[in-house]
Amino acid sequence: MAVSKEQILETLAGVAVPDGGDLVSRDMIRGLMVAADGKVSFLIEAPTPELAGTLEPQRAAAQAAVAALDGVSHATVILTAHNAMPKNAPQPAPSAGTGEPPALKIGQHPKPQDGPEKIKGVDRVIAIASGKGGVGKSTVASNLAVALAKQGRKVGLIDADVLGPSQQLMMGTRDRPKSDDGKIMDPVVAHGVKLVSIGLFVDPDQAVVWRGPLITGTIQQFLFSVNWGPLDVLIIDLPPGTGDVQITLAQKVLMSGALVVSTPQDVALIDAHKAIDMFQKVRIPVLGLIENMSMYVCPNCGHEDHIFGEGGVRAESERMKIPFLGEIPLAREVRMAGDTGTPIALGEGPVAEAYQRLARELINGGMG
Ligand SMILES: Nc1ncnc2c1ncn2[C@@H]1O[C@H](COP(=O)(O)OP(=O)(O)OP(=O)(O)O)[C@@H](O)[C@H]1O
Repeated sequence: MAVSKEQILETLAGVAVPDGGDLVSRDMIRGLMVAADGKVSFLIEAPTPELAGTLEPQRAAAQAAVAALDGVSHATVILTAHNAMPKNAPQPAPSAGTGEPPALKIGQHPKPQDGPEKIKGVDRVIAIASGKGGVGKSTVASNLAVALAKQGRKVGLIDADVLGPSQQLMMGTRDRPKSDDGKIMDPVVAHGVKLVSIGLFVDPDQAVVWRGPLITGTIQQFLFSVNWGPLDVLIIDLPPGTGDVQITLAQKVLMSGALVVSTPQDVALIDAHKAIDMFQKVRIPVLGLIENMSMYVCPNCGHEDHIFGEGGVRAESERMKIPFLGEIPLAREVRMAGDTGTPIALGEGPVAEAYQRLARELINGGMG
């Protein structure tokens, strides 16, 4: 018989927190999800990193207790903290540049770092960004990931759009990343790409309403508490705009650079400009601009229509002296492929070829 969320919460109410109350009375359970196959996952959100640092026994107890319930086939419990990065937290000895991963564990609170770190076993980290929402950044990220994988690269993909995850849908998987030791999780693999998204942990019908520090703590776990390696490239699908996630990345991880996606419209370009400006301020190189939804080619008569304007992104890249990496046409198949979890770049045809070209550009530029 399927287990209910109420039964799980009842069980978790039996796990006491050292400084008083229990996991439920202290309102620490987030993102509780029960899948039809009996897999259960949730986060324990401690109010402070200090408390999170002491809660590994409670996390382990919660995971064991839930796993033992009738109807539960597997339980994954992740520990995180609300105030993930306090400014005055004690700093560990710097390890940047040593090539060693930071000591960030799922089962314990990530330790604050001094500077950007390399991710163990990952050669390059590339963010896919946009200034404006809805310009197709996630679509570009998933297609570029599979196009690179098709060309023999070892590719990972992080959906860093924690408040609006879409990669689980676009990559067509509902598998849950698993962790045998409760510390490091294994990404799921979809279309030859290793993937982690919050959309694989939380109920996709429930809005994730999280405060900034919890979001940045989650991103850090996705970066440093996942068995990524060996990878040629880790692609990060950013949320739109210039917020906490972008800044966390700049501070925490050694990035090769960012690709900025824009449509040719003026409004999108103005926002793309802001995104480029932000990356320059945080010293992440902008490796190139990609124009999405460039033109519509009528499938019946072959007529090309530049619905959102023509050549805007190329002109902007020339103006800003940033490489123009290519244009992706506006095509119904792109959306349909994304909606059905089989990125268009997996197949053949003009759009798939546009993505393959983009992947080749990156590889030839030493970035893929
Ligand atoms: N080249 C394209 N042709 C047709 N539809 C596209 C194309 N690129 C993206 N889309 C569609 O546009 C919609 C928005 O795309 P997507 O979610 O990738 O944008 P985004 O910039 O990541 O959005 P968000 O701001 O929500 O993160 C999706 O329905 C997607 O399928």
